[in-house]
Amino acid sequence: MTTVAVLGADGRTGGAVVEAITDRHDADLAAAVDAEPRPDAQPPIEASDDLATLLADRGVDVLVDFSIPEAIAKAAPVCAEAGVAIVTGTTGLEAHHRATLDAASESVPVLKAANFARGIQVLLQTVETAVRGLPGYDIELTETHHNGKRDAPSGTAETILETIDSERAHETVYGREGIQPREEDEVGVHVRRAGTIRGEHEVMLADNDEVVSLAHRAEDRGVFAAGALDAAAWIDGRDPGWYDFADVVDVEGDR
Ligand SMILES: NC(=O)C1=CN([C@@H]2O[C@H](COP(=O)(O)OP(=O)(O)OC[C@H]3O[C@@H](n4cnc5c(N)ncnc54)[C@H](OP(=O)(O)O)[C@@H]3O)[C@@H](O)[C@H]2O)C=CC1
Ligand SMILES: O=C(O)C1=N[C@H](C(=O)O)C[C@H](O)C1
Repeated sequence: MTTVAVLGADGRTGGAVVEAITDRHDADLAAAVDAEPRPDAQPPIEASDDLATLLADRGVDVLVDFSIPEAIAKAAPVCAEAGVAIVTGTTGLEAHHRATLDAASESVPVLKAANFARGIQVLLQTVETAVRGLPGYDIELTETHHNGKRDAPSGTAETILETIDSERAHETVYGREGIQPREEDEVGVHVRRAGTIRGEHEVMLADNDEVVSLAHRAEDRGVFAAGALDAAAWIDGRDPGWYDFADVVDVEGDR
């Protein structure tokens, strides 16, 4: 049994993790932590200002984080000191935020993923195959999220761009405006924010009078919660270092 603390527990995704833990046989909730806890929250949510004490007192094995970059950057050294593994889904990190996770990974296992939906692992693999198999096809990437999302483009879009880059060097162009004809080596990135959409990503490859469209749509935040808790159970007891959600999900179907 993996003992989990959730950072950002009063948020959209952290809340889904707290909800999902109840049904798990491999994880239990030691602490639900957020910046400004609501007094009436059930289960109770505790303030994140003394995370060190919470982690130590509750015997936490893994911190599962869906908060903001500043919060996980602050929590990372606390986890390292306490010997608590980190599973983080927070996106929009800048280099100085990542550096704190890098430092923590010297002492504890750290798993960071921009998207804990299992289907995204298959999408990434499929995109890699498509870009390799269709040289010269124009590539455009569109992501759509709810109107409360802070960062753009999404972390998943950035991961998809890295996957494209591994097969084909390109120039990323964020939206287009005015007279801006498409260059041959461009990948266009388009961001939409509306309503309550959980998360959609589409990669389009077009040339040769044909269009290939590869898409993923999350329909419920439960998919992110389930993936993050799978990662928490998987990382518990591992050696210090960096891990990826691809290490947890076997897209070849061996599990
Ligand atoms: N990897 C994945 O699969 C997924 C990643 N995400 C990412 O997770 C992050 C959170 O998204 P979402 O749930 O929509 O965002 P929300 O804004 O709904 O939740 C974030 C929560 O973190 C809280 N928070 C802010 N500062 C701190 C702090 N110092 N300590 C503890 N908690 C804090 C916020 O509190 P307050 O509101 O009071 O500021 C809020 O409750 C984003 O970066 C998003 O991109 C989201 C879904 C899936
Ligand atoms: O903020 C969200 O909601 C999501 N964020 C992640 C991202 O930035 O890619 C993953 C998912 O799409 C939902």
